[in-house]
Amino acid sequence: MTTSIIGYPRIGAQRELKFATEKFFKKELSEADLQAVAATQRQANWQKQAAAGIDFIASNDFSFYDTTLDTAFALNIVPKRYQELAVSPLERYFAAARGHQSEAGDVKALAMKKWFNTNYHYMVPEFDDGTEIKLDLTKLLSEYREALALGITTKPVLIGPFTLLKLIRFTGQTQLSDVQEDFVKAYSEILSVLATEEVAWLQLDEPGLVFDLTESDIHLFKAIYTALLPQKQTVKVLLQTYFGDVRDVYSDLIQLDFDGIGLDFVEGRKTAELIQTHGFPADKKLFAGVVNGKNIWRNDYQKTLEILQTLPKDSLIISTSCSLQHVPYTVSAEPELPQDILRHFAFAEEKLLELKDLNDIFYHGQVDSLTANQALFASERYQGNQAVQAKVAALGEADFTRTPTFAQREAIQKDIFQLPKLPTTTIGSFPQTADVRKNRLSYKRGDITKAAYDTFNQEKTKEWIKWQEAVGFDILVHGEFERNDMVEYFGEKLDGYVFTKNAWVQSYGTRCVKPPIVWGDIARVQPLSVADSVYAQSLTDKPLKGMLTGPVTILNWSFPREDISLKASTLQIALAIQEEVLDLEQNGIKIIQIDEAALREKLPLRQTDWNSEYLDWAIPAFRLVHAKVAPETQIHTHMCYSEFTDIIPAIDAMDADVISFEASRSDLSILDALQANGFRTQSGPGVYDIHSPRIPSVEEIQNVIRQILTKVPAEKLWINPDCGLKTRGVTEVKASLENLVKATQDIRAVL
Ligand SMILES: Nc1nc2c(c(=O)[nH]1)N[C@@H](CNc1ccc(C(=O)N[C@@H](CCC(=O)N[C@@H](CCC(=O)N[C@@H](CCC(=O)O)C(=O)O)C(=O)O)C(=O)O)cc1)CN2
Ligand code: MET
Ligand SMILES: [Zn+2]
Repeated sequence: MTTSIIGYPRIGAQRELKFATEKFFKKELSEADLQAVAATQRQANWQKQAAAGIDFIASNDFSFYDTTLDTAFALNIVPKRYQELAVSPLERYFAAARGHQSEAGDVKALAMKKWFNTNYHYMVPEFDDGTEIKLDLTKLLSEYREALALGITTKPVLIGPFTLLKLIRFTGQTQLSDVQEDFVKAYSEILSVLATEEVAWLQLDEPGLVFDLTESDIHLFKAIYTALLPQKQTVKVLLQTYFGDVRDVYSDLIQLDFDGIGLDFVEGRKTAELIQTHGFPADKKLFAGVVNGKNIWRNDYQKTLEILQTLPKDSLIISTSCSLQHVPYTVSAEPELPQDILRHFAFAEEKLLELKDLNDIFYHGQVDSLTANQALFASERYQGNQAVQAKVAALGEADFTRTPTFAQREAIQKDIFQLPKLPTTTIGSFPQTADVRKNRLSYKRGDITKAAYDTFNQEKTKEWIKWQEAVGFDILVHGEFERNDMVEYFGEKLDGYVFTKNAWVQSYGTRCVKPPIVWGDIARVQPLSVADSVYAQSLTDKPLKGMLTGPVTILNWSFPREDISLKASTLQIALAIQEEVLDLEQNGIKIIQIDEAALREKLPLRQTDWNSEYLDWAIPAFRLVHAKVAPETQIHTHMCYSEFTDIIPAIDAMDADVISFEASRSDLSILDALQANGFRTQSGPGVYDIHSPRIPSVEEIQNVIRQILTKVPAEKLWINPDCGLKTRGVTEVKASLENLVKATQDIRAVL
């Protein structure tokens, strides 16, 4: 037994599960049919892993929405508002994930947050005072049995008790310390049920251990497992960590009675050193995460073997650095890319084979695959762009500094724009309805001309501009109909990118992304958005907001190069976007939004590394994009998942004039932090949650605005939704936005 998989993608190689689930949402597919699609997907995943010769195959890594939510449901950590809905169990589960609005009730969704440093999102479990932990292992057991019936023995996966406790939001009086014992009891019961089922191994995912841990975190971790592990009977427990190293608890955890410990050698900068210093116990298996689970480049076998050689050979299991859910299914679904490019990529399926190769080289001295791999890495992959490299090298302090000061610009712009108090706007995209996507698909297939494609999108823009004017928005947007995705779209237009046809990765629920691949040096070789913005501005006298994605987000939502630094790639992208910003300005666009939705994503998980490893270049990269615009041009930015309470000075240092961000799913707690930090950037905290199809009432929005006004001065406040509206339906968007404008107008009248 020498190879292991932490988790596998689940949306389906052709996104079968995504499409089936969306049909189920629209009541076009029965629950039984949806379950059948799910079972087929699980079966395909297990059989792929088995065929590749993987020894430890994951189960219960499947999910209809999110595995953290699954684990919460398995423990009955389900707030009363969902328990009380008169709907089926699966619908209750989806109600917690997406909100629910029907005769059965009207409830908001759970909060959704980024899963550590990835573009995957998990649902934040809520523990209210009525919550009573009760075990329901139906899902885990039936999936285990399903695999067994196929002749495949799996290791079921759950989020571990420490990480789950740290992720839960306690919404009542109950606190973490009150439920710690119940958690131990519940996980003990899990172990005893699994023992009865004769499950050999259970994988408990504890990525919560890779943060900087406090004394009390360490105490909590030790207390939980010291109590839990004696209950494991015949079940072996694998403690699986990923997304970094566990330097704060390593010496403790090797003394606990785990049967296996999974460590990340890719993102865990200190993992190898920890083992050198403290050793690794002979009675445990070391699951070594040496194949990158997040990026799509081929593994460098020579380098990996050098790591493996330092590890205890008899205890070793070769694994990936994290679940493969963060990479696409297979390069074989990309027949249009030349072999010369594809041979440098390994998606999930190819990574299974890499584990097998490494196993055969390491244990059986099989050299053919090693030789081939060495040849691949010795070959020249791409031709650099000298001009871009020189531009980056020549950058100096002034390139990163916008003049005049923020306060001077604020005064100048107030004068020019003459906006009402609480100006209203949206974040950029309007619904990407079936006809919008169909139009793009027809164009991509060559069924319609470029002109017909553009005309269709222009008609959409025209309709929505009219609608925005009629409803009374102050700053209008063109709607982003030309975009498949806010990053992939720009990737396709920039030089230096490679993009795929089918390389989808789950972002949240049924929503997927197809990250473009940074292949070489990045350069702007054509305008990216000018025509769309200029056309939209020609239709209205109101200011039209130009719409771009910022360099940090473009980089973070791409598969990045591994041969140069993230900083170097980001600065190249920043120079490209800067050219576009200046081009928009030249063409009469007076307000430009530069989205940095993913600014926080690659913030190191350990606070000690925040500045030196990330913020010190990411924030300047954003400033580089807009530093050269005139003081009269208003620069907006937008961020999702307002988890930037702890980096507020850095957000102000982006030196945008206005920022909109997600706030409504997080109890507006961000606003206290803005106030406490004397935040100067004008802000638009989202007044309703766009990730849910429910329509907020006028009154509901008014309450939110009033609450915001107690924390943000009216002169600095903008009113907008949380995020773009591309995932929503037209009816709900119109109703919600009409309510938003109405709510704002009523409040303006009494300000
Ligand atoms: N990259 C990225 N990350 C992000 C976000 C984001 O916008 N982009 N937003 C945040 C939330 N995450 C999100 C991730 C994805 C989507 C989303 O809407 N994804 C769409 C796909 C968007 C897309 O690329 N569409 C393409 C291709 C659509 C498609 O599947 N076409 C079908 C046919 C048409 C159809 O039936 O829909 C095909 O080619 O076969 C297009 O419009 O051209 C989806 O999963 O459905 C939204 C939010 C955080 N992370
Ligand atoms: C995920 S952030 C989205 C920003 C983009 N401008 C939009 O409205 O869709
Ligand atoms: Zn957003």
